[in-house]
Amino acid sequence: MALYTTFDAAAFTRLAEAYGLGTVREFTGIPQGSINTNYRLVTASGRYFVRHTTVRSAEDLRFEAELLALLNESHFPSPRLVSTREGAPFLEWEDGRVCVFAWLVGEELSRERLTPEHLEALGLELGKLHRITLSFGGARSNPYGPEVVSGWLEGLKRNPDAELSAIAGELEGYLARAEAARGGLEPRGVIHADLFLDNVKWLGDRVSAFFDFEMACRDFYALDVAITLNAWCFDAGTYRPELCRALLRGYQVERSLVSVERESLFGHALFGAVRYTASRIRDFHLSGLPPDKLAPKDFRTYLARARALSQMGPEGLRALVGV
Ligand SMILES: Nc1ncnc2c1ncn2[C@@H]1O[C@H](COP(=O)(O)OP(=O)(O)OP(=O)(O)O)[C@@H](O)[C@H]1O
Ligand SMILES: N[C@@H](CCO)C(=O)O
Repeated sequence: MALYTTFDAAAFTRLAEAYGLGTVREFTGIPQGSINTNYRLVTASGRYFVRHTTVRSAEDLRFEAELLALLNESHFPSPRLVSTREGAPFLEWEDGRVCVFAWLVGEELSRERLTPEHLEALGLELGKLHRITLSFGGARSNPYGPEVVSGWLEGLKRNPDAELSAIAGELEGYLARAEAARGGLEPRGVIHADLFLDNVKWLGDRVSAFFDFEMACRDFYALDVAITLNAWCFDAGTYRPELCRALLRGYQVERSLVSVERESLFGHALFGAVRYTASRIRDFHLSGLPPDKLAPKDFRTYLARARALSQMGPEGLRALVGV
């Protein structure tokens, strides 16, 4: 979540008071993340993760809070959102909106440590997420759908950096191909929409939490599978078949992909690769914040995914992942 804003002790004292967290002991900024400002907060009552947003609306935050409440009730491994003393899921605070979460235990895995067993466990939990949320009534469309991404690319094409502008043109071609290869009457529902390595905590080989549900929305289930596949199963310029297959194997224990989803997986993966190449250029490459305030994420690794997908085509991807 980065550090776009600095908050002082007086601000945290007001926050702790509004949430009934007890005396503030320490607070530390967290440079990881992209669009929010995040802090670790320790008070007399425990450890908390504090997320300050200037981007999300009250409706966005209510959707996330109601979704997390359902996941908690269903014993799905997910963060506990702390309510204010008045029972609200967020607070208007310091020129934005703040949410407080119980601090999560566990660790994030690094790419070198990933095994097929991890991917199978991850796929299983993703399938469970899609199944459990069938009973959820909240509505939120994807804030980063194809029209928005297309607008980003339009803007990037006008960037004075000739390399960025050429990449934006290349991405437009992939976006058109992706859009032609997905959609139609595919199953949709609640998706996490941002399931990266830094959004999952593990205890040993067990998933202890999916978190960062900020982008959760209603969209194609297969898009969630494809975003996860891109994030976890590509390394050093290539998709790793054993990881891809394990992810799909685990997922399909909970929910089988129907035939139209198998056909569209390529379109979703290519769309996802374009979306994250573009958002990384905007949020990281062009941000101007130093690395101690925003841990950088490389857009070129996502461009490499888009190029690899474009080369292998739909049938190549299906053969690779085994569906
Ligand atoms: N409840 C929590 N407990 C402990 N650590 C957390 C918690 N939530 C987030 N973190 C830590 O803070 C980091 C940034 O959080 P998060 O991923 O939610 O930020 P973000 O800006 O939404 O990032 P992005 O969207 O880029 O993944 C995480 O990678 C994780 O290490
Ligand atoms: N998970 C995203 C950042 C938040 O959208 C990325 O790694 O680019």
